[in-house]
Amino acid sequence: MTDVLTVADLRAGYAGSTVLDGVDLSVPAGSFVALLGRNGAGKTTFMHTVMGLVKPYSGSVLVAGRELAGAATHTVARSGVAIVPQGRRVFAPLTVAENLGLAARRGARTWTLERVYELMPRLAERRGHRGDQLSGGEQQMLAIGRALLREPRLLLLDEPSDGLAPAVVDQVAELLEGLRGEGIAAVLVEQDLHLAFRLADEVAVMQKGRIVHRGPTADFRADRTRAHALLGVG
Ligand SMILES: Nc1ncnc2c1ncn2[C@@H]1O[C@H](COP(=O)(O)OP(=O)(O)OP(=O)(O)O)[C@@H](O)[C@H]1O
Repeated sequence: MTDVLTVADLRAGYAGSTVLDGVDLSVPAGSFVALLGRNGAGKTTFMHTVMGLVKPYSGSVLVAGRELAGAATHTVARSGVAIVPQGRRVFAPLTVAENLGLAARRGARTWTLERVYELMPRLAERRGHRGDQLSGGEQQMLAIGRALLREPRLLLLDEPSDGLAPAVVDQVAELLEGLRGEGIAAVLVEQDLHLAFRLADEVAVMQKGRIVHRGPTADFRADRTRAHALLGVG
């Protein structure tokens, strides 16, 4: 299977301080990779660097074979990468329809506004409501809908379950499972290990800006000692 994302020896940080210290990570097309690690390991920085929001010091970021390290965010987006940021970042004063309208692309083939509303009827019902009138789960759906309108082949999901009630996490999980069925790949940063294990084909663990483990989810899940050593849980 070809990789939708191949990151090699990626180094990045803030104002000269190094956060990503040589990250190697590949994501096969259509598969979900959970990126786990303790607070401050560099997971969000990794996503932001792939997306072009943080400029790398060095290293390679191939998206579907095209070198995009250091490219502008809109260039990365145009190559089929979309981020669902931590905290959702929906525009509070804008309605659901307006938030989605900002993301909609002319000539969209797969993900039209109608299709997003079909997939998430709750958003259709609430299309006239402002971002700040939505529940956490609805905001998360909106953030995912906005990303889908970019026609992604790769989603960068930064803690999609953050702050959501368990029943709502379940809805988001079902939604994401459906997207995996559509052939969309994802890097999933997630503190909720049940959710990560449910969704991910493989697990990668980041420690101090490096990937220290990579393997099938089932193996990682079965090895509690390793999970505990790497994450301090289990
Ligand atoms: N905008 C920024 N400016 C300076 N330092 C930052 C910035 N964002 C993150 N950092 C630092 O980079 C390091 C890695 O943070 P990052 O958010 O990437 O980790 P993380 O693994 O996503 O952790 P968390 O689960 O807490 O979000 C931390 O030491 C953090 O303080």
